Amino acid sequence: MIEAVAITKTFPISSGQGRTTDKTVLQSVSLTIGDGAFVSLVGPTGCGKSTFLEILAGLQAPSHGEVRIDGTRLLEPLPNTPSGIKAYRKKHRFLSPIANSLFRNKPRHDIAMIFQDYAVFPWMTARQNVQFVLGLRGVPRGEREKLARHYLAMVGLEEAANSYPAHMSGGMRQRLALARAFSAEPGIILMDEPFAAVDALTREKLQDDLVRLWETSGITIVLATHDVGEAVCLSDEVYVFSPAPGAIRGRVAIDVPRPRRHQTVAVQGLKEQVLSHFLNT
Ligand SMILES: Nc1ncnc2c1ncn2[C@@H]1O[C@H](COP(=O)(O)OP(=O)(O)OP(=O)(O)O)[C@@H](O)[C@H]1O
Repeated sequence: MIEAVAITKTFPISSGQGRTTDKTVLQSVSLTIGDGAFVSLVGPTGCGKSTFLEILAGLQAPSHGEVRIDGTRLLEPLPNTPSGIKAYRKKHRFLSPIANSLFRNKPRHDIAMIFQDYAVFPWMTARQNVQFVLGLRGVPRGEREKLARHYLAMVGLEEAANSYPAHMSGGMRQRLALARAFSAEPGIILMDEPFAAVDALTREKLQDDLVRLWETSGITIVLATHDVGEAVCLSDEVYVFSPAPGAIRGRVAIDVPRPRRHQTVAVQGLKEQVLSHFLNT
């Protein structure tokens, strides 16, 4: 289970003449996501969706609040006063909060992330990309090739196993990113606008593939998207963020059976419900 409790995030920004002020990007965001759920976060550009996903992944510390994964606290907020920093150093016995946060931010193999810009290694073939992740997972060398073939087949890339990402279409590259994420067998996959860079037809096909993979995997998925239709067609529930600083403005449960089609009356009605949270400001 993922629990985000009153997450607030501020960034220091320059206000000229060497001074900085705090910019609040997320304001007291709380939500709970059950195991195996598919949850979407929708909100206007700049409302802090990516920042929130990075905090869920433990890649950034919140300024206030905390994230718990299965009851374990992920990263505690970094202090921002000299006395707080001193106490923090003493507690963690590291040189600086930054060094400490870097140490504690080492990648968790139970959380995978997928980004809009296809986070795959360009110098490796599709098969090598998946095999690399299997290696991190500790799969013995002799089993990696067969297993890589299995994950590539799951996303329809068996024919492209020996191709490099540069020779693939955007949709194929994002399929490869999916294969990599699922091959890590994580408990949670966090997706940041994963289909924003592909055309509409490819996007619908990728959405169908993603639902199919998720239904058979039991993995929890958290998807950040601008696309309300995508959120409604894929998710069990949709959280609507306000414009910056991002706060949760509403939650819509989606109880329509899958597969869902964008044009159906039920999906249109739910899209209206999600949109009404934006408009009731
Ligand atoms: N390291 C940083 N320092 C200062 N400001 C930052 C930093 N990271 C993000 N921001 C600011 O936080 C705000 C939220 O950014 P974020 O990328 O989380 O929003 P988003 O909802 O994902 O936007 P989009 O949908 O356009 O990707 C933006 O105004 C961004 O400029």
